[in-house]
Amino acid sequence: MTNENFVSLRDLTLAYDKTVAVDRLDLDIRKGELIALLGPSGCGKTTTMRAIAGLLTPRSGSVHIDGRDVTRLPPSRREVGLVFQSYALFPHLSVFENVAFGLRLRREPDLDAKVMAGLETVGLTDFAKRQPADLSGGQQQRVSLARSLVMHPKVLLLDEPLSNLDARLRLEMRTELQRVQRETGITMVFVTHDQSEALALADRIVLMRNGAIEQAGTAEEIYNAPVSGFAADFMGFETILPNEAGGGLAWRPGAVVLGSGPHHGEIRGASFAGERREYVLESALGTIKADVPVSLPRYEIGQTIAFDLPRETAVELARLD
Ligand SMILES: Nc1ncnc2c1ncn2[C@@H]1O[C@H](COP(=O)(O)OP(=O)(O)OP(=O)(O)O)[C@@H](O)[C@H]1O
Repeated sequence: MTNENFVSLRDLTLAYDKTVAVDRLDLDIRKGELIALLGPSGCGKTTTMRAIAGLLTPRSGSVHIDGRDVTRLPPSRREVGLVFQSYALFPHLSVFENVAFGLRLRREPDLDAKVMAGLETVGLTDFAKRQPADLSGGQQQRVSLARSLVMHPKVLLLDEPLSNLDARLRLEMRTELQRVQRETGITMVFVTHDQSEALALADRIVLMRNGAIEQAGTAEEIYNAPVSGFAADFMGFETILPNEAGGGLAWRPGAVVLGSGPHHGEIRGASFAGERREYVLESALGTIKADVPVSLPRYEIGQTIAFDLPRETAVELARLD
């Protein structure tokens, strides 16, 4: 084991009865890395995470954590922490007691100091005596994070940890998670179906599709150079067309030129989005989505206009599908 494969999934096949949810997956996670498992509903993100946690025994393949084969070990012996979207706090226990719970079971010394250090990491020292019901969703999520962190897990697994929070809190918790990760240096794997969340948070994104890895790379790599139509679509390229080489070309809405060019399309949708106006066009090439600065001339629904899909603003895709 090196720091490069602190967590190592090898040839992992995970199934529920007859449904193969994850098919021969290989993934190495570095020590201290923040990884996002990203993908549409049903692609196998949660299943992969459950296998790391030990909540699901693989049909074949192995899971190693910190050099140890944990494939057959129960969750309690893997030294992993879990944070779910439902905070799963004990409602009748104070914040302090919720965080202390696992430490008490382990009969750890210096309980008070450890719990308070955990609460300090998530900025909740003043809330130790409160009941979970008297906290906001974001604060409850922090308690849940502190409860896991005080156990010093080797890996912290987070399943859609921000999806129950409103938009403002979600942004706040993103920053919070990044800070905690930087300060503690803990290896984190979080599951999300939200590409903007993955882009904002993760050191590396693992984009999954139908139980396999479609593409893995840094946010910039996947955002700027998706390998397939699927990856491009997930990263916000709205117009994807075949190229001559059997692959594809993809344009973001802002890369489409409206008002001039060799193609024509009818405006079917127009909406104001602050700095930009978004249009949907029907054309011989298919549906085109474009957005342009509001300072440019405005088009009306039903109008037919010229447009261009410049080759130089397109991203080349190795595969169209
Ligand atoms: N308990 C289960 N029993 C049977 N099939 C399941 C079970 N849990 C998941 N599956 C199936 O396994 C596949 C992967 O599911 P998984 O929950 O890992 O996807 P996901 O990417 O996490 O999706 P979501 O974002 O909706 O949670 C899906 O086809 C799903 O229907």
